[in-house]
Amino acid sequence: MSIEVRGVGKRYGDFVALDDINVSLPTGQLTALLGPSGGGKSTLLRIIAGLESADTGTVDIEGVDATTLPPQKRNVGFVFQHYAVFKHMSVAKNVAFGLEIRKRPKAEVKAKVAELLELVHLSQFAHRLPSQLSGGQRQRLALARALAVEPSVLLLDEPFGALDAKVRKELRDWLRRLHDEVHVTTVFVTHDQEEALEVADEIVVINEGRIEQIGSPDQLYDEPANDFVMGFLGAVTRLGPLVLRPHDIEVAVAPGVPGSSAGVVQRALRVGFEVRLTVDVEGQDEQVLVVLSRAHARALDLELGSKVWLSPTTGATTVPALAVPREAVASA
Ligand SMILES: Nc1ncnc2c1ncn2[C@@H]1O[C@H](COP(=O)(O)OP(=O)(O)OP(=O)(O)O)[C@@H](O)[C@H]1O
Repeated sequence: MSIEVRGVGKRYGDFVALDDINVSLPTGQLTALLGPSGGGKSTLLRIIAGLESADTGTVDIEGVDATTLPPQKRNVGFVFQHYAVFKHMSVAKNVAFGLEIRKRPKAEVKAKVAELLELVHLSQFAHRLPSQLSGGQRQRLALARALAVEPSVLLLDEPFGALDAKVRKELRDWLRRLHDEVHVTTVFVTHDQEEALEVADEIVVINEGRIEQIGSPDQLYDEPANDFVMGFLGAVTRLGPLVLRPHDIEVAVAPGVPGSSAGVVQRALRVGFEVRLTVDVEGQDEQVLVVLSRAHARALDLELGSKVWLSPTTGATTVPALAVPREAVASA
């Protein structure tokens, strides 16, 4: 294991930011720390980096107890949302900086800088200043700079957070390809479930200072540990005692499936290739959301007021609906 976090707790005054966090991250893995704002993702990342100290617990990095080591002795590289590159230095100089202060031979520095600029696709901008780069190019520069000193761990805190949606998507594909080439153990913080599902080998879902679930993107999506994880990874709706995804509901125009719930279509909204139905179901206050393909909706000949019978599709992912809101359970 490259990173072992054991029993880590952190408080700010009375506020518990992290509560008994245990997680093992294997060497070479790309891990996402995913969760809502304020859940504790950045605090955990900063504790791994050594920028913050834990009140309890330990952090091992590559078999060394790093709990009390300062950041510069942990052999970690960081990139933050607003990473401060040296504004007065060229792109190449920025990448070379960490190597030069370590007094590496000139020829080695030159070769390494060329290799890294190639890797992040910035070779043609080597002599530009950071202010002459786009936001996405600047984050790639920040990554090249962090990788230059060959860290054993790369820590990224919402590295693409400040960029627009299209550039974010490009950089996310690029990060995945970069990781496939260099295999450095990487941990990145995100609150964007699509980003985590697309890029990570493994996702750690963090909420209210606790780990809700650890698993591969498929495991989290197909076998969510609870309604929080399920709801955080995509749209959900409630049908009787179950929480499930709106596309995992079978719609029939006659009763037939045992246990199906009778209802009336209240709204049918066409969005691109899908149709979203809002259905009033007997015996349930909350309306049920159902997503169908356009072709399927057309075949059923549905309109407002149509009577329908709803049931989970075979193989639907479901979790039990809690009778009481989660917050109430947590604070009880
Ligand atoms: N220095 C501090 N002093 C007091 N409270 C803090 C401090 N740093 C963080 N917190 C609190 O700890 C909680 C966890 O913060 P953290 O930044 O780890 O959350 P996060 O999951 O990364 O959220 P975000 O995505 O918004 O950054 C928040 O409620 C935050 O207000």
